[in-house]
Amino acid sequence: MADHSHPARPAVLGQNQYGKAENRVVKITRDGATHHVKDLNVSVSLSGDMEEVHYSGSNAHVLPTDTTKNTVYAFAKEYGIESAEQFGIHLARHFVTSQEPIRRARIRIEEYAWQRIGTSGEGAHSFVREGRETRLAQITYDGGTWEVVSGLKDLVVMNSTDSEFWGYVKDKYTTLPEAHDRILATEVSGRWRFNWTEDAREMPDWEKSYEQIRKHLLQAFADTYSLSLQQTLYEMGARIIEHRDEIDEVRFSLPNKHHFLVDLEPFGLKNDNEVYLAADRPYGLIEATVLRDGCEARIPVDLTNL
Ligand SMILES: O=c1[nH]c(=O)c2[nH]c(=O)[nH]c2[nH]1
Repeated sequence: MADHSHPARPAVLGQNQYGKAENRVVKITRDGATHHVKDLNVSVSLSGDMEEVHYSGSNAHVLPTDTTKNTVYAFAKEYGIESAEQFGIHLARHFVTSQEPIRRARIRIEEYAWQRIGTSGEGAHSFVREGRETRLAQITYDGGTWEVVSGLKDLVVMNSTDSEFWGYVKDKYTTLPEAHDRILATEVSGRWRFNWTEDAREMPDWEKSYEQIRKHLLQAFADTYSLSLQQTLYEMGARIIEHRDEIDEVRFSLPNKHHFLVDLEPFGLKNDNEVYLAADRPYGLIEATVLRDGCEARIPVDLTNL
């Protein structure tokens, strides 16, 4: 038994807990061409017989927080993620029953919901994150001409396949492995400029235009077999220019929300493109303007200035 006596000091350890917070785990379940996604943010917090590590630094009762992180990813593979609750129960039971000093486990889970883009068949691996994006509009008038730039931000989308990245330049600092089947995810920030400039001309139907542009950019994201996020960006812009006569210019700022395959080999598990670590930073940032041929670029390069 551990020695629970505390040192002869007037300071006694009170409530304490520890663990790994915010383990971002994405589990793809492949049902033929139809993929299912579970996207969780899992925080593990353990408590129990932890006096010694605080009083003397003895780690004899400490299951490393790093191990708790690995357990989250390994369990995603071994047991799958049926529901956040079921996954949390598995984890909590595991920590409390497998480690004698751990008396209590608190697993907090946030789940991000994904909705399919399109229906079955086409779009069976393309998703938009639930929770509506923020719609944006900027109107400028100098007494003569109008400039209307609309857009959106915080529209999170993901393709769980049909994305590759290879054939890029390699120098002595390049370590990125070529990817032939990766997750492509981004949080779309986009602006589009209307060519309506005068009161004399019929105004676009602003509501319909927004819904249609949103639809086209999502559809282009879903339909593009992507060799780079740059290519996907161009396809999204081109599709808007081709389908919406009222728009002359589109600019996108697309963070590449990297998903790294987790190495499960140390646990004797094979990761068959199923379990990913969703990294938040750093992220690639891909930005470009797509113009109607012959038109001039007017949307600022830095979208935070709009
Ligand atoms: O779609 C991508 N474009 C890049 O330019 C890039 N660079 C990188 O490291 N990964 C990716 N992915």
